[in-house]
Amino acid sequence: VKVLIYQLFNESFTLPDLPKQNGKVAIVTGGTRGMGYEISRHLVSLRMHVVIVEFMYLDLASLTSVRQFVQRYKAKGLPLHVLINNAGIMLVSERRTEEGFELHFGLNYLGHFLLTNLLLGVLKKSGKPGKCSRIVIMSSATHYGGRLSLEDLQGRKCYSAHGAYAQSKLALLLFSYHLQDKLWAKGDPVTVNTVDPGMVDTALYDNLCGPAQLAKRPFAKLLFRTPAEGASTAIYAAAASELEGIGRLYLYNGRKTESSAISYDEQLQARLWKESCALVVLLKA
Ligand SMILES: NC(=O)c1ccc[n+]([C@@H]2O[C@H](COP(=O)([O-])OP(=O)(O)OC[C@H]3O[C@@H](n4cnc5c(N)ncnc54)[C@H](O)[C@@H]3O)[C@@H](O)[C@H]2O)c1
Repeated sequence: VKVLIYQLFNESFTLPDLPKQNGKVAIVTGGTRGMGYEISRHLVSLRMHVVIVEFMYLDLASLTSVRQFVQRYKAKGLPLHVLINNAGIMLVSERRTEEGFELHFGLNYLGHFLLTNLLLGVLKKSGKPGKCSRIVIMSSATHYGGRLSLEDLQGRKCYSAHGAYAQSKLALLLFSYHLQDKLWAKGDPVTVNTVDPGMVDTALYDNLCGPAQLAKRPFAKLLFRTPAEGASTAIYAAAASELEGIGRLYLYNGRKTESSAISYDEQLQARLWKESCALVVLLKA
């Protein structure tokens, strides 16, 4: 709550001029509205070729759809220089993905976990030292309140929509740190950074209950960021020259920030990775 209140009264980051990205290709999940749309628009203005999912269909709540999307993407023979894992849902009442995972965990985290792993080969091939490919992951300040319960990742014992969303955003951070360590251990030219966009007035809040929705509207108009403002740190992470070769950061307002203590727990990162591989049946990861 402290972090969210701080963010409400904190000015948003102004994007510096970024270098043109001619010849580069990006995928932005959830690129059709909200911050994903603004990220895509800006990357296109930098002359990047941007694939937004819907023009190439991807349902992150279905691991079959994730696998089909990657197959279709690979069949195009395109390189991939930037992957922005932006799509997400929040505060949804208890529901399951196609494969039966809790929806926040399955869509926000596990779908992106599989997507990223299946695209790693293309990302590695498309980068080189001094010109690394980049993975940018949208987390959130709500991760500070998140708990990761490896024994009950699917929230079967006690479901809370807030808890499920916070857990999924914490899982994304644990994943990003562990992935960067694995890539660096092999000298692969890919960086991974995670972004907190601040509080942004988008359709993400559509699942708030009726009275909270009414109370939020005027408040959000005054204090929340616009989607373009919220998108700025992710755009910066995708294209800034000063972030070349730099990874494992949690960025807020264009600057490195500390994420929660638990997100740096390497044992937990490794256990979540192993469990996630088992859940998506990714034997070679
Ligand atoms: N808005 C905020 O205050 C805020 C704060 C912190 C983090 N975030 C994060 O930023 C990201 C973008 O959210 P936003 O605020 O722009 O919300 P939004 O609701 O406008 O956008 C979410 C996007 O995700 C896509 N999506 C939803 N379900 C999908 C599925 N099954 N498969 C593929 N795509 C799917 C939607 O089509 C949409 O394009 C989310 O990950 C969110 O958790 C938002």
